[in-house]
Amino acid sequence: MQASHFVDFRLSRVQGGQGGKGAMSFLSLYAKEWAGPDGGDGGNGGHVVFQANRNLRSLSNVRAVHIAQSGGNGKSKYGNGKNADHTVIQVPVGSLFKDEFGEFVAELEQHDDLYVAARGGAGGHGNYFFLSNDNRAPTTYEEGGLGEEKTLSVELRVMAHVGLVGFPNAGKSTLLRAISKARPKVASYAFTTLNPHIGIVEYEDHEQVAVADIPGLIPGAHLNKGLGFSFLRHIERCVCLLYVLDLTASQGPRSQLQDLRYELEQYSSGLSQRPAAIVANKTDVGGVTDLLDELTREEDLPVIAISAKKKNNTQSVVQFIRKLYDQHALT
Ligand SMILES: Nc1nc2c(ncn2[C@@H]2O[C@H](COP(=O)(O)OP(=O)(O)OP(=O)(O)O)[C@@H](O)[C@H]2O)c(=O)[nH]1
Ligand SMILES: [Mg+2]
Repeated sequence: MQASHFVDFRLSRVQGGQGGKGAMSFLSLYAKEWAGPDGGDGGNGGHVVFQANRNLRSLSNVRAVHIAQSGGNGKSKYGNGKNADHTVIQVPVGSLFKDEFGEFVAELEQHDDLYVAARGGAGGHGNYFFLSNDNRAPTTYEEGGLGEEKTLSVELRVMAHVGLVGFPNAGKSTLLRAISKARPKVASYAFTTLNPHIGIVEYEDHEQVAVADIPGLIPGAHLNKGLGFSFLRHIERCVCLLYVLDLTASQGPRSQLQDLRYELEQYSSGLSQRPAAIVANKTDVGGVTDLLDELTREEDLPVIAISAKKKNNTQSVVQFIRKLYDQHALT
């Protein structure tokens, strides 16, 4: 078993097409006589549009730069320029867009959802447009508008069945390493150090369960403190949660649990009510028996006491994950 990456991440500069230029032209009926202005309008530039496609699994269609086509220029004889086709980039369902400041701008939740990332510029008017009673021979025409231009980050959150939730240093990564050590099935996602990891736990009947090791939460995460929202969002996509509590931390495990649930609940109502269990970690360290007893007695969630580091009882976690998986008919 091996952890692979949880998030596929790309940066892309997107630019709408430029609007076509309006024409400056006069209709001449006879060789030396002109009948009036006839310059057509320029066509609109194309938009850069992202479209969710349920058949895709990665962001490989997202290139570093996407520039939509420009609109056609206006022509004489009232000829309007052609509107450019939009540039449509197919991305997997669940793709999430942030602006250059890291602010969330859009998420494509369902097949065929669209996000217009950069609008094309409007076509400029040709001189015919400026014909008026006061001006029978306008020589005014417009350049097309410039398309919008921006840099976006695109990320894909991969759905995990089970999320490991805990404060930093609780031992989540150690646990994932311990339980996903057998034959690994690895999904290939792009690598970035701060991102959560996903490990696939594979069972003897070849069932596979995706477990996400999510970087530590801190109090105030729901106010976007620490890594805040970005990780809470990942947790939101997990069907079941394992609260990994550190029995040796100065903050007691019950208090850790309370804080973790509070953060989840503040972020998204109902999140702390997902099917869950407690993994009480670091039982190899002495003097934790009383804490463990209290946890089991007072909390209503199942408690699995382990040492992730020594791999004591981690097999129970593997079995429990399967139980959750089967009970909640995860697919
Ligand atoms: N004694 C003991 N130490 C452990 C155990 N599990 C993890 N540790 C130690 O705790 C520290 C943190 O472990 P990690 O697995 O990195 O913790 P984490 O929850 O992934 O931390 P973040 O990634 O910061 O959220 C490391 O030094 C581990 O060796 C355990 O069962 N017993
Ligand atoms: Mg970790």
